[in-house]
Amino acid sequence: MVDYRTQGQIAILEVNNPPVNALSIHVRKGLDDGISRAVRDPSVKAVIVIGKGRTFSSGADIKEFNKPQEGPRLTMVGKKLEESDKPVVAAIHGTCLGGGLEIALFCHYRIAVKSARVGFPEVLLGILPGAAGTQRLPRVTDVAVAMEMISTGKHVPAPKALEYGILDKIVQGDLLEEAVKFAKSVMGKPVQPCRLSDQPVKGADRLVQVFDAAMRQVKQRQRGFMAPVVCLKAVRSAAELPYNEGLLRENTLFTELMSSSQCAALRYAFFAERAAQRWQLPSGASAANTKPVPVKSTGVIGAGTMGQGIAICLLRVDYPVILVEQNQKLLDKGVEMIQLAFKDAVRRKLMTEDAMRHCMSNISPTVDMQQLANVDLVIEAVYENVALKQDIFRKLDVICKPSAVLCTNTSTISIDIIASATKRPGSVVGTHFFAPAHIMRLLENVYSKDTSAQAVATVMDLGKKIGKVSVLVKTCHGFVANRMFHHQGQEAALMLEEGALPEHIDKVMEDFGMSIGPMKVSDLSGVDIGWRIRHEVAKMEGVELTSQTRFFRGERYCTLPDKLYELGRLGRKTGKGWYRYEKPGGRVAMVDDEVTNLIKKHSAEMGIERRGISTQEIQERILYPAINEGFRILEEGVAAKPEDIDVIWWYGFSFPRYMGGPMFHASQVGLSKVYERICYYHQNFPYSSHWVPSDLLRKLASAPSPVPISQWMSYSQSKL
Ligand SMILES: CCCCCCCCCCCCC[C@H](O)CC(=O)SCCNC(=O)CCNC(=O)[C@H](O)C(C)(C)COP(=O)(O)OP(=O)(O)OC[C@H]1O[C@@H](n2cnc3c(N)ncnc32)[C@H](O)[C@@H]1OP(=O)(O)O
Ligand SMILES: NC(=O)c1ccc[n+]([C@@H]2O[C@H](COP(=O)([O-])OP(=O)(O)OC[C@H]3O[C@@H](n4cnc5c(N)ncnc54)[C@H](O)[C@@H]3O)[C@@H](O)[C@H]2O)c1
Repeated sequence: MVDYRTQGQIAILEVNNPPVNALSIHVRKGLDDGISRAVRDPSVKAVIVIGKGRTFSSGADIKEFNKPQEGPRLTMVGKKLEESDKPVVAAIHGTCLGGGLEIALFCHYRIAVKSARVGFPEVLLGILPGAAGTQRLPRVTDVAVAMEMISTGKHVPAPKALEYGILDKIVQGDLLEEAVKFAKSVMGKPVQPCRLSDQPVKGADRLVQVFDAAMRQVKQRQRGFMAPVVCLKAVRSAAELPYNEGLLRENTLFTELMSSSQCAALRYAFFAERAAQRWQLPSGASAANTKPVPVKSTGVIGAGTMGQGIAICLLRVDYPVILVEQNQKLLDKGVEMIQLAFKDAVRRKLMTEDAMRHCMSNISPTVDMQQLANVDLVIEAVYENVALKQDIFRKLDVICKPSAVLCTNTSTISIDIIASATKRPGSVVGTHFFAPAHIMRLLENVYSKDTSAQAVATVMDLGKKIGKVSVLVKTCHGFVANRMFHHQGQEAALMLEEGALPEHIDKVMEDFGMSIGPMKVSDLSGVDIGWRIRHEVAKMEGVELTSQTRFFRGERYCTLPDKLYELGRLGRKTGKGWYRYEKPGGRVAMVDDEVTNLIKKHSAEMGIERRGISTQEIQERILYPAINEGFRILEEGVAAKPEDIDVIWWYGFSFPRYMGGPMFHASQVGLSKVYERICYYHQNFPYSSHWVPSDLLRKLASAPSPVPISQWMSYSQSKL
């Protein structure tokens, strides 16, 4: 785990724990033994700590967090490195994160290659740097920088780290050779001035202003999230306490965070997100045994809201895009909107003018679908209409080359139905982007009964290349995200007619932790989207939905969202929806009397006596139907595991990661309690099928002791 060797008068401690040199027990032990040996050996005059493989170190081994601490503690190892009278040089490449950076800060010098990145991402796991990082970083760089780095977890590129004083030098060429040269240059020099524990905190005279400003930002950015707040307190203590007392304070705060439910949720999230990438099809084909189709050229059909965003995603990473619209006017408008989005990115310094020009030069706008003949992958993003989509796929089948992967951005329609319009259903796959497509990180990839493993591998790979978090699901109406979210929308509308108002529902859910409530989400994605989907489904079943409809498909139906649509209140884009906005496309949601009156009038027309609806009821009626549906989705194998559902909710609906996602949340509340409440609502609202309790949930809820989330799927086939 740590290879010890000498080169002349220099001892080299090379950490070798693939894939990312996590500081597991054997690594800590190896470093501990290595530094003792180097200190003991009179022929050694300097020491280098370096990482083998792709990175210096990704920090403490997160898998060890649930286990009792064994072996030397990181702070003890670090103390030995710092106390060595022989200079110790950290030679950094790849990433130097968390405990890895703490080890580097115990060394007397830090050199790095230009491409290296350093950072303290502990906050993203709900903890703080617990091996003296909060005490040592503000002794090497300004306390404001330390607060920013530790409370956000952002990685800092090497050149910036040099500017901050975290690094002593950036080297070019072979890192080890350069480290040896550097070590020789400092050999024999006193190490005392390089021991950070003896240094004062930098910028301590501005502590109060810096702390107050950082705290304001943290509270604004991350409501309800404990770790950043505690991180700031720990860094503050570095400036207020002597080094050793600061360490004790750091340890107390670390232990507090480590035992919190937020930390448990974030650790779960870390591994869940990575597990989602290891997709597998029922056939046994998987990420490990399937190669994607090489994609060099792409096409997007439809230059509306989603087509524009998807094109931007592709252009940003250098894919040429043939953009197809139904007429020149709409095409020009789409291209103009794409240009505006890029200009906005330039204005916000997210890209350069040159990069923008390059991206724009990669678009080929056309109204002729024949231009797609040679693309490797095409994404359809036309209106949500079965006949239209089938027509487009029928044409693509004729136009595109045999190896092309044919993707649809449908948000609800089964991929089986769309693929059936072609003679190559194996090449058809869903790529469900979320609005705004160039901003939201989720890509819900959907396979049909015929989709080939290669098509799946291609879209999973595409997701990675365009910077998305991809989750693979099996096709069904609405897939995972919209199928679960739909019930929230239904239940919210029913609560409105019973007595709630949009602002009440949103406040409860925002206080719960959601970044925006469901009514604001509806305004953001467009009230017309839901209307189109409902009316499309009704049309397919030969039913006409009117303002008098009380039941649809045997279920209680609320016409309030339809009434809003009929008033032209389509959401933010029209400047009014469930709220009023300062302008069309505005962001500031204001309560609107017109909506309040509409809702009250609607209740009266329905003969419903309005009542006060409690916070608990709103929270349960928004969350539990989605959770219940999540269990059905697992039962049906639409999602392969509960973790995939939670990943979808973090990245598709901004569910607070520190609460773990709806399925993790259910496990925290206790499945028997969740089940009992769902049964209660089912008794009260028998005409809403989303309250019929899932069978998998029932089985898990009646298990003699709580079943860990990692074992839920083993109950899906059981007969209990
Ligand atoms: C009250 C009880 C007290 C008990 C106390 C017990 C612990 C005491 C410790 C105290 C000291 C604290 C020390 C320190 O302050 C704490 C830390 O260092 S926490 C860790 C901080 N580091 C991170 O958060 C980095 C996490 N990793 C990444 O960001 C990325 O992996 C990467 C390094 C940037 C590389 O990214 P990629 O190249 O994309 O690769 P992957 O992300 O796919 O990772 C590959 C593979 O490696 C696994 N992995 C990555 N990092 C770690 C890690 N730190 N520990 C364990 N495993 C790690 C990752 O899961 C992947 O494997 P897979 O899941 O696919 O099998
Ligand atoms: N808007 C969302 O929030 C969202 C989110 C996820 C998925 N989706 C899905 O994405 C798809 C597109 O939705 P949108 O919101 O971008 O719709 P939109 O109305 O903004 O854009 C659709 C575009 O398709 C074009 N079009 C229609 N027929 C065409 C044809 N034959 N050839 C070329 N172009 C044609 C239209 O002119 C229009 O510009 C839908 O399937 C929708 O369900 C939408």
